[in-house]
Amino acid sequence: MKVYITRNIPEAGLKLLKDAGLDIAVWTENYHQPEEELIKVLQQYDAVLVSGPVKVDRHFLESCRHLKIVSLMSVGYDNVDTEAARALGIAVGNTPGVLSGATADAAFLLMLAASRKAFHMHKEIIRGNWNFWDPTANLGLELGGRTLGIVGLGKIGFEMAKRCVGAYDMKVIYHNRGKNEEAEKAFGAVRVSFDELLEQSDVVSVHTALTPETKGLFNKNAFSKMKPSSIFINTARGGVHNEADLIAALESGTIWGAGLDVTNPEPMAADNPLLNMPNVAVLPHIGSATVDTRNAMAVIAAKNVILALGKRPLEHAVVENIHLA
Ligand SMILES: NC(=O)c1ccc[n+]([C@@H]2O[C@H](COP(=O)([O-])OP(=O)(O)OC[C@H]3O[C@@H](n4cnc5c(N)ncnc54)[C@H](O)[C@@H]3O)[C@@H](O)[C@H]2O)c1
Ligand SMILES: O=C(O)[C@H](O)CO
Repeated sequence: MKVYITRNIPEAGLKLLKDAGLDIAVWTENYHQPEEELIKVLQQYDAVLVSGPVKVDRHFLESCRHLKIVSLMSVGYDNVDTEAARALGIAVGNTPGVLSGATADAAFLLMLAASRKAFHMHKEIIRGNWNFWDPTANLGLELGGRTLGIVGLGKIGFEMAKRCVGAYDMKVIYHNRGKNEEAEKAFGAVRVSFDELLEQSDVVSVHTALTPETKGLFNKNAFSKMKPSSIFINTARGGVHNEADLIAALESGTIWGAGLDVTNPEPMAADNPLLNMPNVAVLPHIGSATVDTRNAMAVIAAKNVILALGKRPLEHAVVENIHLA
C-alpha cells in the first residue's frame, strides 16, 4: 500500500508508517504542490496524509475517488468537502485534542503581546528608537480581573479559559452552539448571546471552526458592538474575521487591539497595514507548532492512515471509514 504526504512530517509519524510496511513518498519542495499535479500523483497512491493547506474539494475527491483516506494533520477540516468525501466513501481523519494546549498558548501569547504592544516595541528597538524611559509613552492595558469572551468554547477555548483564569483571574463568558458544562463548573463560565459577549468582553478570543455560519462573523457590525478598550484574538481561521473591517475598527478606535495567528489570505502580505499597528500582534499560523504537539499530531495522522488501510475505524474521524473489515 502506498501513502503520499503533502509536506514533510515529524519522524514519529513517518516511523509508524514505515513500521507498518507502507510505501511512503513525501513532497519536499519549498512551495506547495500545485493541485492538478497533486491529483495526478495521487493516482498511484492508496492514501494521502495532508500536512499543509491543500484544498480537498469535490473536484479533488472525485478525481481521487480510489483513495481510502484523506488523513489531515490538523484538527480543522474547513478545507475538506466532507459531504463529497462521505458520498464517495473516502474516510477523512483529523488530529483533535493533542494541539489544544499549544494553540491556547498562542492565543494567550497574542493577548499579552497585543495588550502590551510587545511586537511593536521589539520593532522599535531594532529601528533604534529606544530613547529614554518615558512615564507617558508605550502604555498598554492590564488583564487582571477583566472579562474574557470566548466564541466557540470547545477544546482550545477551554484551554484558553484555563490560562486566563489561572493567570489573571479573568471572568469567563462564552458563546457556543451548546452549553459547556465542564467550563461552567471549572471556571464559572457563563453562556451568553453573541451580542452580549461582544458588549461585555475586554478580550474576545475566537475558537470556532470556520463554517458557513462563522465565515465573516467578525465584521463591521460585530466590531461596532465591542468596547473601545477591547482586544480581538483569532487563532481559529482567518475567514472568521473580515480583514478590512478589522483594520477599520482598529484605525477608528472602535476596538483597542488585536492578535492574529490566522489571516485571510495566508500568508499575509508583508505590507499589510495590520503589521504596522502598535496594538496588533500577528503570528504566521504557528498555533500548534511545538515539538511535542507536532509529534503527537503526526502520530495520530499516521495511525489514521494505518487504520483506514487496515479497514479499521479511525482514531479520530471526520468522515468514518466505510470499508471496515
Ligand atoms: N491556529 C492554529 O494553529 C490552530 C490550531 C488548531 C486549531 N485551530 C482552529 O481552531 C478551531 C477549534 O478547534 P477545537 O479543537 O477547539 O475544536 P472544538 O470542536 O473542540 O471547538 C469548537 C467549538 O466551536 C463551537 N462552534 C462551532 N460553530 C459555532 C458557531 N457557529 N457559533 C458558536 N460556536 C460554534 C463548537 O460547538 C465547539 O464547542 C479548529 O476548527 C481550527 O480551525 C487553529
Ligand atoms: O486546524 C489545525 O489543526 C491547525 O490550523 C494546524 O494547522
